[in-house]
Amino acid sequence: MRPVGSKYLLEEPLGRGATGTVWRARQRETAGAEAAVAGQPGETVAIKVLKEELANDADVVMRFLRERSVLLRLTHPNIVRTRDLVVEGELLALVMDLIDGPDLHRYLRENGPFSPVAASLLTAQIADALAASHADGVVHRDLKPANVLLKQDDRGMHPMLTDFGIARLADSPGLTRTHEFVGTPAYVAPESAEGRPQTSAVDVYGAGILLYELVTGRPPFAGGSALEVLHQHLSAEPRRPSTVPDPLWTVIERCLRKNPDERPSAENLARGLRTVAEGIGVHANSAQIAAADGVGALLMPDPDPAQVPGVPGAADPTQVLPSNAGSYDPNAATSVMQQQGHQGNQANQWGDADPTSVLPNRGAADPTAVMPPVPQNPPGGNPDDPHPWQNQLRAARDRNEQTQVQYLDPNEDPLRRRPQRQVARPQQQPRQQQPQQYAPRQQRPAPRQAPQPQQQPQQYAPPQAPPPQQPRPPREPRQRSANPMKIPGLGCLKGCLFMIVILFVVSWLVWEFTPLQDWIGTGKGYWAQLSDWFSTVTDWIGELGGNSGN
Ligand SMILES: Nc1ncnc2c1ncn2[C@@H]1O[C@H](COP(=O)(O)OP(=O)(O)OP(=O)(O)O)[C@@H](O)[C@H]1O
Repeated sequence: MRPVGSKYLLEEPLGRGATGTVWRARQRETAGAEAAVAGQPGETVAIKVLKEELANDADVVMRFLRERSVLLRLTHPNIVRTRDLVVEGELLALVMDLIDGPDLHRYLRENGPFSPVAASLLTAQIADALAASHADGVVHRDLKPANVLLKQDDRGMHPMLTDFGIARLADSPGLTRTHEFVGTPAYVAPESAEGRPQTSAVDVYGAGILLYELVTGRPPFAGGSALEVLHQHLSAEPRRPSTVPDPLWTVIERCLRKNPDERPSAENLARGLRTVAEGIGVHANSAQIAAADGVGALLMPDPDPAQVPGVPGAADPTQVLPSNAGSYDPNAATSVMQQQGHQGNQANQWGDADPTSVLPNRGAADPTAVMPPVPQNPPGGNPDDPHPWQNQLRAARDRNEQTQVQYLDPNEDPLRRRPQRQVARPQQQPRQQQPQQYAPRQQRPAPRQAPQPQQQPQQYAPPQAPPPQQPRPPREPRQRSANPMKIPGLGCLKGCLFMIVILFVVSWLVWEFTPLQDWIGTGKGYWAQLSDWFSTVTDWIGELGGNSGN
C-alpha cells in the first residue's frame, strides 16, 4: 500500500495506459475543500497516477493546476467523475470514482459486436456526455472504446466516459512540440492528423468510429501500419458493413465526414441515435420507422463548436513515419506523434501497442518509475479473466436475440440459426454515392431487432438481431430427395430392407464358407436348406391355423 498525498492509499493496479497507471485505492481521510468530492475514510476510489514524463514536465503541472477546476466540475451521469487532483513532489494523480466494470474495448473483444439498436443506445449516452462537456468548452480528443468504462447498476449498464482532459494535459508544448499531437491513430480525426484547427467535431468523428466498431467489431480504417491508417482517415471512405441498417449508416457516415463542419453536433448525434434505435426495433411503428429513415435531417452541425485551445501542429502522414514502421495495432494506446527529426527512433511509436512507448523517451530507465512496475497479473486475479459481472451480462445477452455479425464465421456462431423476428419495413434504395458500401455478402437478409419492452431510452439493451435491409437472396438449389413424396416411414422401411439384404448375404457367406453346415450335418446347399426351413415353418403355421379352425 502506497500513500498518494496524505489522503489516499494505492491498493492494486487496475490497468496501465499511455499517460499513467490506474490504481484501486482507498481514502484514508476526508479530502480538503479543494476536492470536488471530499469522500469518507475507507471509501474506495480509482487513482490515475500520471507518468513520470508528464509529472516531471513543468508545463503539464501548470496545465494540471490550471485545468483543475474544469476537470473537477465536469459532472454528468455518463462521465467518470474526477473527485480530486493530487500534486505532490513529482507525483501527479487524478482521483476518480471507481467504476466496477470492464472498459468497452475489452468488453467488445470478449463479447463480440453489439446489435445496431444496442450500439445506437450506448453511443447516444456517450454523445450525451460529449454534449455536456462541449457545452462546457471541453473537448475530449481521445474518444475510443478503451476510454469508455461500463458501469453496472440496478437499471442496467451505463457507459462512462473517462480520461477527460488527459489529452489536454499530455498536449504540453514540452512533450508535444510543434508538429506533434496526442491521439490514438484509429480514432484520429482528419483535421487532427492534418494539423488543421480542432473543434468538438473531433469527438463526434471519434464517436462515429466507435459506433462503427461497436456494430462490426473493428474500426473502419485498418492497415498494416499507423501511416496507412492515417492516410485512410484523410482520404478513404468507410466501407458499409452489411449488417448496418440504412438509418444507422446515415448517422455513422455523417459522423465520419472528412469536413468537420458537416458532422452533427454531439447533442444532435444523441437525438439522432435514439430516433434510429426506436425506428429499427421490432416494435417500431410506422411513424418511428419514418422518423428513423429521415434521421439525416436531425443531424445538424454545431453552429458554434467548442474550440481546442492552442492546437499543436499535426503530424504530416507523409513525413512522420518511415514506410517500414511497425505493424499497427488499432487498439494501441494514445500516441504522441512526432513529425520531424525522429523518424528513425520513433518508428514504433505509432505501431506498437506498448503504451509505455508512446511518450517521448527522455532517457529514464523506466518511464513508469514513479510507481512500482505494474504486474501483468495483478493480485486478486488475472486481468484477462472475465469480470464476474460480464458473465451475467453475457447470460443476459444470450437470452435475447443475438447480433448477426458479418465477419464472424457462421460455424462459430451458435445463435445464428435462431429464428429471427422480422417486421415489414419499406425497402430503401441504396444511396447512389455509396455503391461500394454494398458488399456481396449483403445479399443475406438482416433480421430486425427485438428491443427490451421495459427498456428505458437511456439504457442500451443487450445485443440483438439486426433488422432487414436487403432484398432476400436467391435460395440455394434444393438437394434432390430420395423421398420426394414425403411418404411417412419410408426412410425406416428402406433401412429395414437394407438390413435384411445384409443379413441374407452374411448368412449365405457363413453357410457356404464356414464349417457350419458340417456341424449341423445337413450337407445341403444354402438355398436347399433355406427352402427346407421355409416349408417347415409354413407347415407349422398351417397346422396352427388348422388346429385353431377346429
Ligand atoms: N475510474 C476507473 N475505475 C475503474 N477502472 C478504471 C478507471 N479508470 C481506468 N480504469 C482501468 O484502468 C485501465 C487503464 O486506464 P487508462 O485510462 O490509463 O488506459 P487507456 O485509456 O487504455 O490508455 P490511454 O492513456 O492510452 O488512453 C482501463 O482500461 C480501465 O480498465
